Amino acid sequence: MGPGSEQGSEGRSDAADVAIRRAASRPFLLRTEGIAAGYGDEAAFEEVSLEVFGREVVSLIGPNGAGKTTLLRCLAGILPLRQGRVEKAFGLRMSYLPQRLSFDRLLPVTVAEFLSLRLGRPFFRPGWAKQERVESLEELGVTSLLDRRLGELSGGERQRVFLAAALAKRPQLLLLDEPATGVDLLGAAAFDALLHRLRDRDGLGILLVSHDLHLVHHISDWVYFLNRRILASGPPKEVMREDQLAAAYQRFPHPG
Ligand SMILES: Nc1ncnc2c1ncn2[C@@H]1O[C@H](COP(=O)(O)OP(=O)(O)OP(=O)(O)O)[C@@H](O)[C@H]1O
Repeated sequence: MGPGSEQGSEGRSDAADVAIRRAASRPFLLRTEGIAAGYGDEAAFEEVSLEVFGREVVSLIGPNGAGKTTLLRCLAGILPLRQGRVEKAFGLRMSYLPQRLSFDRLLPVTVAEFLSLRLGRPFFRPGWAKQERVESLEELGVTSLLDRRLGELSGGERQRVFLAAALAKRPQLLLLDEPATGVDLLGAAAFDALLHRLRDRDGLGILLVSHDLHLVHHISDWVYFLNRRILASGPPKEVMREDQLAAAYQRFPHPG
């Protein structure tokens, strides 16, 4: 399964044309070449080559255990690679929001203190945030939480604070792992609006891991289908045709 294979007028495939247009119209952020990683003797993924540019949402889809989270953790520098290389734009600012952040509920810090710590800056107030163009604080509903203890927040509130902290670093590339899992982060419509704003207005590149195929189809500029290897890539309308997806999920059950 892959993007269209028809030949364009100059002998190049349509898929190649699409890929060239994608690269030509956006700033380069990150590229992997044949990377592999895993745990113990097991490879979680291998031979993964992908690219992310600015001003695009790139989604990583695939069945449970396909290696999606592991891949993001490698890109975030948390897990070492076993093979291949990652090339990044010079000075790339990158933020990573994991699926679950382990966190000590007893840690006696307020949200404002937590954000200050994460930012490495002395303090954090709405006025300061505005100055720094971190409007997302308002949008994420975090402004009203600044004086609350992090440990007493609900799961959804805390995820919003973590997302605010990730955005406050003003990343050019945002790695988001299943941002809607378990908690209703913002409500689907608000989350959708946030992703659009981050991409279209702020020019971020977003690498999104999600099982929400509806969201992925609608928001993504480019999709990689991963099951230990990249099995398909292209614009969502090419990669996510229902028949192809069904076949891919069946044809490539998780080998473990
Ligand atoms: N900390 C770990 N130690 C050992 N094996 C792990 C660890 N984390 C993940 N794995 C294994 O690595 C493989 C890939 O897992 P990963 O979490 O990357 O998949 P995923 O595509 O994100 O899955 P899901 O969609 O279920 O979240 C799986 O076989 C998983 O069991």
